[in-house]
Amino acid sequence: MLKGRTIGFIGGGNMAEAVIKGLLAGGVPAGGLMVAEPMAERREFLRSTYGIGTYAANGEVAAKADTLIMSVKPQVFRGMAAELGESGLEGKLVISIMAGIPTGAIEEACGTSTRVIRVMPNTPALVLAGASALCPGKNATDNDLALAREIFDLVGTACLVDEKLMDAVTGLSGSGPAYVFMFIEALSDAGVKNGLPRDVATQLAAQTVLGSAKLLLETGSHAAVLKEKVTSPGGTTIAGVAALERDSFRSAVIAAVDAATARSVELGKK
Ligand SMILES: NC(=O)C1=CN([C@@H]2O[C@H](COP(=O)(O)OP(=O)(O)OC[C@H]3O[C@@H](n4cnc5c(N)ncnc54)[C@H](O)[C@@H]3O)[C@@H](O)[C@H]2O)C=CC1
Ligand SMILES: O=C(O)[C@@H]1CCC=N1
Repeated sequence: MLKGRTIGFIGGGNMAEAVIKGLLAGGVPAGGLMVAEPMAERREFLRSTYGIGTYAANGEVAAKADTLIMSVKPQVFRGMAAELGESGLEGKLVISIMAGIPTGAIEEACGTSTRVIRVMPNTPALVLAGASALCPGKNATDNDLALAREIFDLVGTACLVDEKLMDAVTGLSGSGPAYVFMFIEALSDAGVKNGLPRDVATQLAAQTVLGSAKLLLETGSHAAVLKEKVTSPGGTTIAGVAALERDSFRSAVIAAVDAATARSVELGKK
């Protein structure tokens, strides 16, 4: 499905880079990828690091690519689309990774017949371990959806959800890496507080998160069952678990996802 396609990114920031790196690692030729990015230094970095075509003008990429990945901030999208104009986007498949912006708003900005797929990936795509969810706009075909799935499966795993759930996906897995990094940082700090060298503490913390996630995904067990297996009666773990409960750990995580989900809804309204 990806063979022979030209994929153009509008906006060459962190998330675009993650997807580009994943696509190249997945065997997509550099000649089939291009980026429009206003910052000269960033263009030079992307060109020299990944060997892809880079352009200052969005219109050049829109003209050359058959599939456009909208990877600018949601706040700049409407102005950017107005500048490109509907004629600049005619016949293109538009894949959006922008937080919050509904497919209907993208169709409105790009032309009401535009084929749109909305995706929410996350930064672990950079190491081919991303978690993405996607949904089609009203004009997207099964082929468009299959192509988008192929792209985001190459950089991790991709699942299909109803559009009404995309804000929740954004609050959970889109923003989630930040919560996990805060948790790893806190574990590492705690290790250092208790005498471990920083590098050892960070290695143990990160591998514990990675290994626990792998164990859950590979066994298909419920998190509570796996937690119970670590927790010996009268042992060390229950002392730690009780401290987390006292300080409302789970409640804090739920509040974080709620806040990020609400922010995604807000971004869609601007
Ligand atoms: N960073 C993340 O973890 C995730 C981000 N996203 C979404 O991806 C999109 C990009 O986010 P990041 O890569 O983090 O942001 P970023 O700030 O790293 O990248 C945005 C890029 O767009 C460029 N840009 C600004 N105005 C432009 C214009 N008019 N035309 C073309 N390019 C322009 C900027 O110079 C910058 O390089 C956002 O919509 C965000 O909601 C989605 C999932 C995860
Ligand atoms: O913070 C943000 O708005 C973006 C969307 C999901 C992750 N980062």
